[in-house]
Amino acid sequence: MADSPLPSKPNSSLLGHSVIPIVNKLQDISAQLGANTPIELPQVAVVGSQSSGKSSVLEALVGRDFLPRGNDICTRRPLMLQLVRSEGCGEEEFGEFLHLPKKRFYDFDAIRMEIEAETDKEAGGNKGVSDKPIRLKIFSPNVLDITLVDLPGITKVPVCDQPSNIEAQIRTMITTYINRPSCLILAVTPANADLANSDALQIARSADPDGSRTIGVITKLDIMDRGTDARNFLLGKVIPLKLGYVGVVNRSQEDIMLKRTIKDALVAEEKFFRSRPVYNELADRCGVPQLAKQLNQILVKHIKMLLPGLKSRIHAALVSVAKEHASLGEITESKAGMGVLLLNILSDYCKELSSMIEGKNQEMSTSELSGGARIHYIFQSIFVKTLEDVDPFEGLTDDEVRTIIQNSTGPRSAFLVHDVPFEVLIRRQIARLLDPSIQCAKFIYDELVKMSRRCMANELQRFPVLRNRVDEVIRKFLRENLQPSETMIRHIVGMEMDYINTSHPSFIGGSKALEIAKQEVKASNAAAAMIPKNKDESEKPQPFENTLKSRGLVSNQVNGVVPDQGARRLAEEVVSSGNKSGRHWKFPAIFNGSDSRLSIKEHLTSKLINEPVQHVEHAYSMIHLKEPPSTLRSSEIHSEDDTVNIIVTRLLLRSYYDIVRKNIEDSVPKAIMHFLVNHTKRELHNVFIRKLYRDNLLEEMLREPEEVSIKRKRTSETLHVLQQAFQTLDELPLEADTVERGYSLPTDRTGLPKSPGLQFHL
Ligand SMILES: Nc1nc2c(ncn2[C@@H]2O[C@H](COP(=O)(O)OP(=O)(O)OP(=O)(O)O)[C@@H](O)[C@H]2O)c(=O)[nH]1
Repeated sequence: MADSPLPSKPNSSLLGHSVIPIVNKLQDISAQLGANTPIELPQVAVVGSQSSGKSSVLEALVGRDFLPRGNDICTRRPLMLQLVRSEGCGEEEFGEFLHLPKKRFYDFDAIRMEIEAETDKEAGGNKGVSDKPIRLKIFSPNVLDITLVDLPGITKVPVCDQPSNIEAQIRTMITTYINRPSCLILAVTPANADLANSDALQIARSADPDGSRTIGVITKLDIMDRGTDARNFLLGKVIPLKLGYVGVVNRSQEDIMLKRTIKDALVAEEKFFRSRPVYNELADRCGVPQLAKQLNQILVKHIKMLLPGLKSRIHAALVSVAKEHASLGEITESKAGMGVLLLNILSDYCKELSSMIEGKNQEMSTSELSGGARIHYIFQSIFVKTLEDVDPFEGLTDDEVRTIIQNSTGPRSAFLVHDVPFEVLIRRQIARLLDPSIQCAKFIYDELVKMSRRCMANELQRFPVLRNRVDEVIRKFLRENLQPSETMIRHIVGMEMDYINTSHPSFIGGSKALEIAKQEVKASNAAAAMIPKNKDESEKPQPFENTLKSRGLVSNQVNGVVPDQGARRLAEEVVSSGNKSGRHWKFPAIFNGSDSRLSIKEHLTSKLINEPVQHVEHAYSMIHLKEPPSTLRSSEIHSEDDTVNIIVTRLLLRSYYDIVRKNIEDSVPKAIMHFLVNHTKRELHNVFIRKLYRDNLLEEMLREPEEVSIKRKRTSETLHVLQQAFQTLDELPLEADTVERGYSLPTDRTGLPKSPGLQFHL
């Protein structure tokens, strides 16, 4: 064993003996994940300008020479140094690198050489820097458990191969460590430089503005200008820090060259403080042993503060990685295994689609409607609502109704309502219901396609070939199912058009319609008769409207029967439209004669009989009839019967249309559910098996893309590491407080550590 300067008697209740090893273990665990580790562990980062003495402080804490040191840049990669106190004073001291597992370095010069070689490997041989850390553990009975990160020193001027932005590069590297709230900052400032402008304190302050996790270390107290001292600094009077300052004296370059041991250097340091009365009262802030003690205490407190949060972060990471890992599934090599896997995937897919449709899906959205709820919305709020809002008489004028009535009566007068015009017109209106019904089926088909895509999100992602095949099969199957549902819809509408069931119990019926129509016309006639003759025609109130108001027809019964609102509205429309146009039909005409066409005939006959023949010669000339026009419109003079007929036809249409509309609103969703939705749900699994479950296709279907296997490997590693970390945290004793009990550095009457050696034990 080499020249250990720290004779020690380990004690069972060592400072930080419980928590620091746990953090060290976690550090090893998380190191396996590299830079992407979700575990942010408490650590101490050593920062300062180049050659400020950072490595010397670390070596003094370890008590061994093992770091590259010199007057130019030495630390060029972060060095994560775990000091592990080994039990028993006879224990050998050795180092272990994480990149060389199981290789023990008993020769500390070899450790230095390995650090140099590793640095050159990543950062090049010519003063370059790299942020990839080197991880080193030192096992010794003479150290306290501390984990430190030695960082490259802040430099201003690039040398050798260093890039022009070297200062920025190093500052960024330092900042990434010290910005983490879990990081304690050991800010090293040489006492022989301008303390107030210390780079270390400046950069530490930028990351820790209130100084709650920064410990100040003042090195090179031995080479300060004569007549000056660092007392005010150590007391925190210049730049206050909550965790305070410690002053140290390390070996000079000359000491190193003269191969002066650290043990000697520590003795010299102790002498130095003894010989300077100015530092006498500051025993707890002077010397490497004090630094070790304070660092350890602060670190223990810091770790205890951070551990609960760390545990819950690790737990959260564990849950999410486990979920990701599970979503990637297992790998199967055997044919039988593949077959089972494929069957499972297909049946899971079918189950998921079914539960989406039925609204039993586990991942139900709280922000929007999904799955079956969207289907219901399409049926009720789009399809049914649209049909209800549609005006069945849209585009059907009274003239058209009249024309159809006249056409259907042939050469006779239409004095009785005929059922042909009603049937012709109702068929036309029923036909209009086909398009929205077919469209409704298409909407539901689109919804099913969307749902099928959402089911793809899970395990199928692993197997692109299978995913595409599943997509193809389900789309084809849905298309196949859309067809019979469309055919059924055509049948439903066709059936409604084919047989007009005028015996339907809800149908108003001809006689009742006629009764209502006659009453309405009568009522409007009575109203028109009450209008004063001298009043200007344009100012007259609408007679039918007046009648309705005066008789309260809107809610009154007609002959003891309550006509439905639609029928009443309709009758009103027909009568008032006749009034409004003035062209079709005038109340005086109805009131003066029962049939306007008859009145004209009478008028013509009387004219022929009563008028004397004045020009006899013309009496013999040939009487010419006006040629009938190629297109004949219905007569412009309308009788009261015409009006009644129109009202009756419209009442019948409205009543029957409402029956059909309700049938369609009921049957179309049933047809879509039966032929498209439920059939897909019932048969999809069989279709999948028929189309996709083939022995010779198994391998091709279950071929994973490379990135999935890489991802599985990575998540499996992360999962393992997180599980280890979680278990490690579970080992944390409940009474972590006990770890702080009992540590005291033996001191003499002056309060300084006893010479010759430093006691790192109780
Ligand atoms: N006299 C004296 N010299 C010291 C003291 N501390 C360090 N030195 C010397 O200062 C030089 C730089 O020390 P290092 O420990 O390498 O400094 P560093 O901050 O680690 O340097 P880099 O890693 O290159 O940034 C060495 O020659 C040390 O011997 C001290 O307290 N007193």
